[in-house]
Order: sequence, then C-alpha cells, then structure tokens
Amino acid sequence: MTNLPLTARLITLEGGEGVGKSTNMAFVAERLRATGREVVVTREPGGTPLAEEIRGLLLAPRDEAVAPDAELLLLFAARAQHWQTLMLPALERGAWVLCDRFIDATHAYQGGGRGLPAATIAALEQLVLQGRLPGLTLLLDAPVGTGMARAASRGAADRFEQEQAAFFERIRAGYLARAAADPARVRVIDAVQPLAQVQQQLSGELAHYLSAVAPGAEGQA
Ligand SMILES: Nc1ncnc2c1ncn2[C@@H]1O[C@H](COP(=O)(O)OP(=O)(O)OP(=O)(O)O)[C@@H](O)[C@H]1O
Ligand SMILES: Cc1cn([C@H]2C[C@H](O)[C@@H](COP(=O)(O)O)O2)c(=O)[nH]c1=O
Repeated sequence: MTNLPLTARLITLEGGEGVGKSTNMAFVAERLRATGREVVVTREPGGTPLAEEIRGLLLAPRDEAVAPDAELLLLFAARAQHWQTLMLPALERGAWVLCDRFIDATHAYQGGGRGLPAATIAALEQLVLQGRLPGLTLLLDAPVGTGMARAASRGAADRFEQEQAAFFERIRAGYLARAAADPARVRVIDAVQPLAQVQQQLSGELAHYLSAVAPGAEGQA
C-alpha cells in the first residue's frame, strides 16, 4: 500500500445540488475507517480556516454580479491553500482523504455552468494540483428537479442555489461528460434511489476500488 501513487488515497464525492453528498460523506468515511485506514474528511471550497473564509465569500448571496473569472480564481485560491496545507500533507503521511467536491466540480460548475474555457481551468489545475486527480470519484447523479427539491427542504438558498434550472442542467451534463471521459475513475451512482440502495452502490464501488488499488487490504468496505 505504501507504493500507491499519492492521489490513489484521495476519494471525492461529487454531484449537483441536493443529490446527497453530505448525507453520504459520513457513510463512506465509516466504510473506509472500518478497513483500518486513517481517513481525513474535508470539503471544497473550504477545509482550512482561510479556505472556509473564501467559501463564505463565494456562497454569500450579493447584489453585485460576480465575474466568472473572479469566482474561478477565488475557488482556486481556496484550493491552493487546502491542497498545500491540509490535503497534500495528509496524503504524504499515508492517510486517506475523503473530500466533498473537488476539481470535477470546477469543470462542471465553472466550465459547464458558467461556460469558462476548459483551457483556462486546465491551466489553473496544472498550477495548483500539477495535474493530480483523485483515485476515485463517486458521482451522485439525479435529475436537477430531484436535487433542487431536496436542497430546498434545507432552508435559505446560497448564491449558487439561486441560479436558474438551465445552469444546473449544464452542470449535470458537465459532470456526466467527465464520467464518460474517465469511466474508471468517475463512477456514477443513481442518487434517485432510496438512501439504502445508494449506500449499497457506494459500498460496492468502494470495495471494488480498494481491491484494485490495495488487494487483500479492502477489509469490510
Ligand atoms: N437517496 C435519498 N433519498 C431521499 N432523500 C435523500 C437521499 N439522499 C439525501 N437525501 C436528503 O436530501 C437532502 C439533501 O441532501 P444533502 O444535504 O446530503 O445533499 P448535498 O448533495 O450535500 O447538497 P448540497 O450540494 O446542496 O450541499 C437532505 O435532506 C437528505 O436527507
Ligand atoms: C468545489 C466547487 C464548488 N462549487 C460550488 C458548488 C456548490 O454550489 C458550492 C459549495 O456548496 P455545497 O454545500 O458543497 O453544495 O460551491 C463550484 O462552483 N466550483 C467548485 O469547484
């Protein structure tokens, strides 16, 4: 296991608004911990005090229109801090990192949703992450209406949640395009299913991944 590439121990949960990422983070973390691994649970934007401050700036509804490039740079500023001070040190000491949203969210939201050029995102991705990708990305997928209805039950909408349905349709298409381009890494989970079935599918994907990257050490995941 010590010979694993650094980001083989990085697992991300992705998906549109309200698909169940937060609900399933604890479940996936528990499955990983049950195999005896150290697991660091974190999120983007955020994960460190500075990055959480930037998250606050990004999510706060405001009268001033936010330029898509400003949004993108704030996201990558938060990511640089998160990556260099929390994620990379954890991966380097051998911990597993489970992150609620990461680089695929930027391609889906700022690329698909905002229409920013893929080359712009790729340049920042190279600068901040040196092209590193998670070993496994669990993409919770549901029709936009399903996710928005679930998210609405939680209360006040943040700046992203205030967008129109067409924005979220582009995000969903962006995520599914990422999965189609890299199906071994980005595993699509049908998030419309009842929670028990979603979690059964998550367990299966996790066990399959662990048996592939660390044969014999997959434990009960
Ligand atoms: N499979 C499911 N079936 C029914 N309801 C669900 C399911 N998964 C999650 N929920 C409910 O949907 C709501 C949104 O879930 P959650 O907050 O986990 O989504 P999220 O993807 O983290 O949302 P966001 O991206 O907006 O933060 C919660 O009330 C949760 O209990
Ligand atoms: C990492 C990342 C996030 N976003 C957006 C997506 C969500 O609307 C918010 C985060 O809030 P949540 O509670 O996790 O849903 O930020 C984004 O637009 N681009 C990104 O790279």
